[in-house]
Amino acid sequence: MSAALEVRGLTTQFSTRKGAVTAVNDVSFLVQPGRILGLVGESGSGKSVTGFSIMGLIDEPGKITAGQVMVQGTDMRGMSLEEQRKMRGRAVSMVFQDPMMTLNPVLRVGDQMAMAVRVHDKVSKAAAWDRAREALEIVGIPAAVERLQAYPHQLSGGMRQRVAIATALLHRPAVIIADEPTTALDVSIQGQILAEVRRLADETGTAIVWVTHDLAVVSSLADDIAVMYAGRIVESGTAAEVIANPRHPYTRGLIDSVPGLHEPGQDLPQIPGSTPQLANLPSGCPFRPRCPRATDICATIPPNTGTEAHAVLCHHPLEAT
Ligand SMILES: Nc1ncnc2c1ncn2[C@@H]1O[C@H](COP(=O)(O)OP(=O)(O)OP(=O)(O)O)[C@@H](O)[C@H]1O
Repeated sequence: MSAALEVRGLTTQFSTRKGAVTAVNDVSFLVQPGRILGLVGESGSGKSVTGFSIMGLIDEPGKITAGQVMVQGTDMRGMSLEEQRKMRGRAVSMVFQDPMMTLNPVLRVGDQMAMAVRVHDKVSKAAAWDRAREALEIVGIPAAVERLQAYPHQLSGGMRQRVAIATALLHRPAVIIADEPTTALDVSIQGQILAEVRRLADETGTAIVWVTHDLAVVSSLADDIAVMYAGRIVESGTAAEVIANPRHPYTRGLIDSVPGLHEPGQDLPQIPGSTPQLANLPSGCPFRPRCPRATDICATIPPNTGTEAHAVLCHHPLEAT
């Protein structure tokens, strides 16, 4: 059986005044049906550009320069723009940090969701409203019939985000790309939505790529983790394995700086320095200037990723335990 999503060698560049910068650099991963991949890293590491590239939403001055995006075994990059448009929303859809990127403020929730249904499926209005109600119920919205009559401003922030997730679900896509959808919400609402998303993946078999800077979220939600740094995936594996046994010094640093994941009773260390400018990356390994384990080889030779299930892009990975 094909993976729900397989990304191979995806590379996206932007032309800037300082020349071409590679925001997504030879990124590969796969997500099986019903699994959640947490794509994590600091601001500017290339997580969102990876999500937009998968969706085919990269505009000038950006360009996907290499790679494949296979949805259920079909390469989206090999399709015409019209075919890609049909595929988006149907087989793969996206949820944004701001739900108002999805919702229209002047339409009732039910009307806009029904319109979204009818873009791809020629069903009656009543049937489309029914699909909308079902989608709201899947994401745990109580009194769904009444919510369909509401305008977005009449809903709370958490409820709006659930409606945006429900809208992404209308065509039962194989894959949802979710870009920091709970970051702006308070912790208890975030927890409820994460629980609904977990249930959604388990019950519907939708594969989810959850983009976040928050490792604590990923550790409670994701099956698998891919850690990005300066446009590359530097470590990947199952969430349990990567959190319990990080091998890249960057992942170790990220985990140590999260209060809930850090060993209690010790100071909370931060990774020194900041993410490098893509237009001015250090030679060799881009993490080298911030890395406690760097040696001469790290300045001269870029590391390669192994092919293991728990893969790490580093000359001096931490010991496997
Ligand atoms: N329109 C653009 N023009 C030029 N460079 C861009 C553009 N969009 C993104 N980039 C480059 O891509 C890098 C990665 O951006 P991206 O938004 O994917 O990071 P991120 O990891 O999602 O961070 P954040 O959590 O802050 O959104 C940016 O630091 C920037 O250098």
